[in-house]
Amino acid sequence: MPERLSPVETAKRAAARRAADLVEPDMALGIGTGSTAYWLIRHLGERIASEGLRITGVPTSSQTAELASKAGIALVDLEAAGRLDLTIDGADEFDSALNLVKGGGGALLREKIVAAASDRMIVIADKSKHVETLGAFPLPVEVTSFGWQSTKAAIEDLLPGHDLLGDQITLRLDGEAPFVTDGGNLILDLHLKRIGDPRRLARDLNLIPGVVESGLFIGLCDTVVIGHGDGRTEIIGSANGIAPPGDADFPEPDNLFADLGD
Ligand SMILES: O=C[C@H](O)[C@H](O)[C@H](O)COP(=O)(O)O
Repeated sequence: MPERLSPVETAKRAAARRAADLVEPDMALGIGTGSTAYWLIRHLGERIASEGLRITGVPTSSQTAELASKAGIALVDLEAAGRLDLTIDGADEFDSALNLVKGGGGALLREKIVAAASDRMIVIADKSKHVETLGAFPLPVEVTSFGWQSTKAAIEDLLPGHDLLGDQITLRLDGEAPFVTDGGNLILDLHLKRIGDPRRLARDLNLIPGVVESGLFIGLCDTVVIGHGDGRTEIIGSANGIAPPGDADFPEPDNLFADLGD
C-alpha cells in the first residue's frame, strides 16, 4: 500500500532524502536519532539495496542502531571508526546561525559526541524547526541520576543570570518512571521560552557538577536541509562543496522506500 504522509512527514522525508543523496561511497557516517533520521535510514537502506552503496555507520542511539541494522547499514563503534566524514541528524530547533536544540528523543549525548567526531554535520528538518531565537522548545539537559535534585537546583540558580523568560525545569518521565537515556542518565527539560545567548548558556550549564551535557549544539552544524510540506527542499549554511545550496524539487513517489518490516 502506498504511504499517505502528512505535510510534516512529507517535509521530513524530503529533507532526509536530499541529505541521504549527499552520502558518498565509503563514507563513515554518523547516523542521527528521531523521526526525521528514520527517513534518512530508510533512504540509505534503499540506496544500499539498489546501488550497492557501501558505507559504515555509527548510530547515535540504540533505537537508531536497530533501524540501521534492519536497513542493511554496516555499523561500527565510534572507537573503531575514529574520525567520521559526516553526521546527518535531526533537530528540535535551529536558528540562522545554525545553533541547535536537540535531545527531544533523549539521544543528545551520543549525538553530540558523534557530531563532534565528524568533519561535517548536516541537520535535516521540516521548516517548522527554523526559529529566530532558540528556546521555545524545552531545552533538554542530561544529568547524572546521582544528586539530580541538587543539579536541578544549581541550574535554577544559574538561570537568572541569563536572558531567559522562563524558569521551569521538569524531570523527563517515561510513563510514571524517570526517562533513562542510553547512557543511564536522566533528562531535565528547561522550559525557557527564549535563549538569548546560546553559547554562554551551553558553557555555563556544562560547568555545573552533575550536568553531563546540554542539548545546545553550538558550532557543530554547518548545513541544514529544510523540507517543505509539498516535497520541496532548501539548503542553508555552507555546503562545503558537496551540495549546491538553494532550492530543489523532488518527486515524491509513494513507493520511494522499500518496506523495512517496521
Ligand atoms: O534526541 C533526539 C534527537 O536530538 C532528535 O534528533 C531530535 O529530537 C529531532 O527529532 P525529530 O526528527 O523526531 O523531530
